[in-house]
Amino acid sequence: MDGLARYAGVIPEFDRFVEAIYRPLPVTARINALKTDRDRLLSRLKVAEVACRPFAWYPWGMRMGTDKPGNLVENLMGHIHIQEEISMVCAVVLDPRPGERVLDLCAAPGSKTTQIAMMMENRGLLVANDPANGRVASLRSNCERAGAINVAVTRYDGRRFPAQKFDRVLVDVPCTGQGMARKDPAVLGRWSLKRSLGIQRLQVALLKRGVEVVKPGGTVVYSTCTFAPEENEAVVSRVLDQVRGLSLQEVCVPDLQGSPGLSEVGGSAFGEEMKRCARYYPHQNDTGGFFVAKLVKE
Ligand SMILES: C[S@@+](CC[C@H](N)C(=O)[O-])C[C@H]1O[C@@H](n2cnc3c(N)ncnc32)[C@H](O)[C@@H]1O
Repeated sequence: MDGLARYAGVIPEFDRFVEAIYRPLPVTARINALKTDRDRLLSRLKVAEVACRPFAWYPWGMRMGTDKPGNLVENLMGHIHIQEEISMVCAVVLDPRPGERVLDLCAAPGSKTTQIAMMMENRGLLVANDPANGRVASLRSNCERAGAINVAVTRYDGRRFPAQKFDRVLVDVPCTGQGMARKDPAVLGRWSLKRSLGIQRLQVALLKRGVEVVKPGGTVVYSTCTFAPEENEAVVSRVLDQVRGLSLQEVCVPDLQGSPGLSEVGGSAFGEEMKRCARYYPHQNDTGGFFVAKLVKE
C-alpha cells in the first residue's frame, strides 16, 4: 500500500484514511485581504457563477466550484491565492501580528509567506528565505502578485541563517510529502523509510536554527506535509532534547478536526508532550495531510 500500511493502527479510522487519500483534492483558495475586500470578492465570484464555500474554520479560505481557478481574473490580479486548505493552518498557528519581525525559513513558492504578510497587514518585516534558485523566482512573483510589500527575500541555507532576532519563525521544511498524495499520487511510490531518515538531519538542523533566531518569548512553528513520525515527532523531540528553554504548546484550531501527535510508535518513544502537536489527516477535513508543532522560547 505504497508506504501507508505502516500507519494501520496508528492513524485513526485507517480505512477512511486510505479511501480519502486516493480521492482528488477539492479546489481551494485563500482570499487576499491585501488586495480585496472579502464580501466584495465573494459577490463578484457569485456574479461570475463560480461557486464558493468559505471554510468553517478559516474565513479567508474557500472551496471553489471550478476546475481552473488559475484562469480566474481574481487569481491573475492577486485577489485570491490558490492554496491547499490544510496548508493554511500553519500561518494560523504561527499567529503573526502587524508590526512584528517574522522569518519564513523555507518559504518558496510563498503560499504561507503571502498568507503571513496578509495577517501582518503588510506592517513590520517578513523575511522570506529559500536557497532554491528556481523556486525563489516563484516566491518573488507570488509576493508581487499578492501585493505583499513588507517582504524581504533572502537565499541562505536555512541551517546557516544569519544571527538575527525574530518574534516568530515558520520552519516549513522539505519532507517526503505523503500528505500531498491527493495532488500527486506518485509521492506514495517514492516514499521509503530511508528517504524519511535521510531528510531528518536537515529537518532537525533547520528547526534548531529556527529556535536559535527567535527572541525569548517568541514562537516557532514547525510543519511538514508528511505522515512519517521520523520527520515529525522524532524531529521535534530531538530538538527539545538538544535545546534548553523551549516549551511545546498545544496546537488546537477551533472547528478544524485533527489528531494529537504521537507519543510513541513502532518501538520509538517520543514522550507524552508530543500529543500537543497536531496531525491533520485527509479524511478528517477532506484535505491533504499536515503535521504542525508550536514551540515557544522561554
Ligand atoms: C515545503 S517547501 C516550502 C513551502 C512554502 N513554505 C510554501 O508554503 O509555499 C520546503 C522548502 O524548503 C526549501 N529548502 C530546502 N533546503 C533548504 C535549506 N537548507 N534551507 C532552507 N530552505 C530549504 C525548499 O527549496 C522548499 O522550497
